[in-house]
Amino acid sequence: MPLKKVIIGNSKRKISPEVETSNGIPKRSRLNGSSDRLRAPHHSAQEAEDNGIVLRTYYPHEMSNARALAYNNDELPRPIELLNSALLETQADRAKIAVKNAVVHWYKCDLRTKDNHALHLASEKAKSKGVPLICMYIVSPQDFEAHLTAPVRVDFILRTLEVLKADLAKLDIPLYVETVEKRKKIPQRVLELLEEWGANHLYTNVEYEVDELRREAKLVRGCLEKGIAMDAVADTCVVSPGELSSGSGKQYAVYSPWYRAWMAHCSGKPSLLDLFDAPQKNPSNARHQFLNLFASSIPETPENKRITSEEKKRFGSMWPAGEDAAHERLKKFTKDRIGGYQARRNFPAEIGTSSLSCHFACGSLSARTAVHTARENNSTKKLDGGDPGIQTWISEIAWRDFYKHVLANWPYVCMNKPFKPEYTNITWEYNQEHFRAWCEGKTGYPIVDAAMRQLNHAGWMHNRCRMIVGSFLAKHLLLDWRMGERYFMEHLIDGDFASNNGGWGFSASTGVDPQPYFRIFNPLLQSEKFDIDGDYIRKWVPELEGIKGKAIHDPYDRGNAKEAEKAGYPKRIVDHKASRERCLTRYKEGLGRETA
Ligand SMILES: Cc1cc2nc3c(=O)[nH]c(=O)nc-3n(C[C@H](O)[C@H](O)[C@H](O)COP(=O)(O)OP(=O)(O)OC[C@H]3O[C@@H](n4cnc5c(N)ncnc54)[C@H](O)[C@@H]3O)c2cc1C
Repeated sequence: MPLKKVIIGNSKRKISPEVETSNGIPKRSRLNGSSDRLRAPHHSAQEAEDNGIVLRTYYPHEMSNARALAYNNDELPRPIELLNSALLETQADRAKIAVKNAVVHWYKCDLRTKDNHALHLASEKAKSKGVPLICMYIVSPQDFEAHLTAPVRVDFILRTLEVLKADLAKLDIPLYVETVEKRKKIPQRVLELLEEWGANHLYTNVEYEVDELRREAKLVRGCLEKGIAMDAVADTCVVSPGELSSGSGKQYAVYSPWYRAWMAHCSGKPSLLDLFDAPQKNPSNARHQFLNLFASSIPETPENKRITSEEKKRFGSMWPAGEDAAHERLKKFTKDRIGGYQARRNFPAEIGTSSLSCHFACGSLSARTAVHTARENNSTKKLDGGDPGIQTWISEIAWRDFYKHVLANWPYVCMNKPFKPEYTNITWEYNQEHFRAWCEGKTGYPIVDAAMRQLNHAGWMHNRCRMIVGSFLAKHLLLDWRMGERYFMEHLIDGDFASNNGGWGFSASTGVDPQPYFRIFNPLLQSEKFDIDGDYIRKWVPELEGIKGKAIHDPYDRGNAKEAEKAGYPKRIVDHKASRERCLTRYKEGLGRETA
């Protein structure tokens, strides 16, 4: 498929960041007057900007190391703490508010009816007073832009909403979907809608990105001023951020001890895997009372996220949307493939993984349901022990929880800052030709190219390949890893800030679970090990279809140069050995610099 124009930045699209100063969020003394917008002392982000590259639209500027460290030292309130305080301080007053004409559930990344915490609470509340439950979803084109949501993901969300609307209608529950252009207008519009519907109870599930936490913290208080009780509850993780801490009371920065704690926590509290019932049917007058909401339709794809009709058809058949489709896929995976997961999950030519990530990302399947189902399929009926495939799959879903814990505890990862602030000191490259070759799958490294072409065609890439292309971008090409992070978000159907940021941090060694910086993936060895017969490469790089045997991994150096050249396959854009040396030197230099 021809690659769409590669957008690596468009300064016209910059959206002013919401920073702590503009939110009136209390600051602690040492940092009074500073803001998240402070430039990093080193030049990477500045150089990117000078080259017209916007690393992230929402936080185009990199935060200073000092400010990032202030979060680490508990000198700044984390956004999750702001929300928790807002909920705690308003709890008693919210409890006094009586139910009026309806109760509202605000959908975000939880587009399902089953096992949805906030939806369940909203339904119970509505039922207890015999009033209807109304569901709503706000489409914000500016939000999609700010979050770099891929068009394929927007399409998937809108298709999921269509299915959800029909599912809810069977329960006489309306799903009202409205487009609000400007993201800052969303809270005001939510309040207006509640007033219009005569509802003074609002339920929603917590999202852990910085802006959403700050917005909800303000909205909980804003609602109360208008006599509305808003509740934001934990739902997206099996074990929610804040529930685990190390012996010293801090958040774990390394996965393995965190996972042991996660497992012990789940085992000690089996109710964590109890599933929430789907909402009950609305009272019979709901359809009459809210006729216009039932009649409303799902908006068209916003202009900034349109896809072609050919893409729409392709993505529609590759990625069926909705809760039932998710459950169907989960059922098939747990029946046929989960047993072989541990052995097969690293081979991209095989269908060895669940391909459920798009459902987790938009919430048409909950992580809790997935882990619950896997446990029920285990011979031990436990999370650990028993089938190795099941255990490994559960541990992968736990990675998803882990990165959300990281995001909640180190919010600066959301603000253009590496998890390890000292990695800011590395001098990155901004070679646009190299970046374009990487994006288009034309680097001359067949495994890298196959993977990038899979992403561009399917909106999804196998995990092993995500690691290979991530390492290649940040180590071989020495490109600023945030360019890759951004490209992934703009093209993945499962784009999820926490998992993507975590994966990129890992690939570039800037993330949690420190990987020694001298461990640079050798793409050739990775290719030989995980695409043994070259089937994955042949599938995605048709120029190399005719190359036989092991030469597929490296056609120019293994006697097939003429064939590769004739078929138009590019030569390597960088030499492995030389790039490796350059990377080691550059990382050493950068990390040797004093962190300002
Ligand atoms: C550079 C990079 C970027 C990534 N970006 C994303 C992203 O934007 N969204 C996303 O969901 N995953 C991301 N991942 C993680 C992983 O690649 C995908 O979750 C996985 O490939 C999805 O395929 P699957 O559903 O078949 O996974 P399975 O192997 O079946 O795993 C089941 C589920 O576990 C979770 N999971 C598995 N591996 C990971 C992991 N390493 N980190 C976090 N969660 C994991 C996912 O929710 C996944 O759907 C990224 C990984 C890397 C290295």
